[in-house]
This record gives sequence, structure tokens and C-alpha cells, in this order.
Amino acid sequence: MGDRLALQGSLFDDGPAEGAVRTRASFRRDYLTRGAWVDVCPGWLASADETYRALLRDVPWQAEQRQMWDTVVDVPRLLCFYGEDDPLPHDSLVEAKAALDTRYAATLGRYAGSGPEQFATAGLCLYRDGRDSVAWHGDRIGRSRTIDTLVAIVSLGSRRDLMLRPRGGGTSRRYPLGHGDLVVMGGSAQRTWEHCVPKTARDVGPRISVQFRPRGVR
Ligand SMILES: O=C(O)CCC(=O)C(=O)O
Ligand SMILES: [Fe+2]
Repeated sequence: MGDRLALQGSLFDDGPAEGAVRTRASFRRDYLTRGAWVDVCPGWLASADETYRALLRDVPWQAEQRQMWDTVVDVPRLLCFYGEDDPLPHDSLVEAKAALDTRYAATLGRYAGSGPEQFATAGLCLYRDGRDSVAWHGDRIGRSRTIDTLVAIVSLGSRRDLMLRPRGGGTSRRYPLGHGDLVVMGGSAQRTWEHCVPKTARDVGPRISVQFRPRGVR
């Protein structure tokens, strides 16, 4: 704990001169309806090129299948999940997580209700091309089903749209996510809104998404 506070202090005071993360970059917050909000910070990950190449090469990407009614279908993206005790696959992600823990410490603590809380897990997705996608959903497995939470996404590689719409219908909002961009969904966003990454007919290359979530949120 002492170490963590010391690190937080140094990040706030000077910011790292040449770190993986632009800790002083400016964030924009969009307040959506029903207590949901989204923070956006373009170009947040300074080490995006190096990180993208390393993750593409080193992560043991897995194809998954899912039961859909009475058939089994391929999940249209590759995945790799890093649990709380799994070492992250690149130092930049360690730095990114630390910077997010610092920036969102008060919010995470408020949502947890008792004591400090950090981001805990990292879900990685690889969208190989425009045919890969994720359908409309909220990250509602676990406690995000009932309480506010944060899901922080670092996007690498080709630009893809993250879409958000109110649960139950309404006008959707488009967040184009480019190489190194950060987007954080907060408040009730996982319960009262849904998000997706639609397929695209544009000729796009691979995109990697890194999603940091607190313990017990999927
Ligand atoms: O590709 C993304 O950034 C979103 C992925 C997502 O929503 C999820 O895996 O829950
Ligand atoms: Fe999601």
C-alpha cells in the first residue's frame, strides 16, 4: 500500500517523462442518460506501435465457440483472458493498468463501497478483419449486473467503431476507436446501455482491444 501511494504521488506530481502512457493527456467525458458516462482519450497509449506488434505476436489467441439455441457457432474474434493472478502479456499493459488504477481510484473505491479497489482482469480480443465483431451486450456477468462499474478499453491497430445505445432501444452513439485510444465506460453503462463493435465492409486490418475490469465484472 505504501508503495502504491508513493507511485500515485509521483504520477500526479511529474508524470513519467517517457512512459508507455500519456498520463497528462486530456480526457473528454460524455454523460449519457440514466447515470451512464463515457471517458475518451485519443492516443492515450504512447507505446501503441510496440505494444500492438508484441501482443499480436505473443498472446496465445484462442478461437472460441458458443452455443446459440441448438447450434454451436464460432465467436467472431479471437480471445485471451488474463485473470487477477495472471501476469499481463506486455509491460505497457502493466503501466496502463497502474495509470488507470491511479486515475480512477476514487471512482473505483466509491463503486466498491468498502476500501480501495483496482482494475483486476484484462480481457483481450483480436478482431482479425472487418468480419470480426461483438454483438450488442452489456458486461453484466457478475456484480456489474446490479452496481455501477468501470470498463476501460485500450484499442490498438485498425480503427473500429464502438457503438453504444440505451438498453431497450434509442439512438446509438458512435465512438471510433483508433490506435492507442482509451475509452472508459462508467456509471451504469453496463446495465442501462449496451455496446457493440459492428462488422464493417471497409477493408480493415486487425484490431486488438484490451479491456480492464474490476474483480467480479465480466
Ligand atoms: O472490442 C471492444 O473494444 C469491446 C469488447 C467488448 O465489449 C467485450 O469484450 O465485452
Ligand atoms: Fe463488452
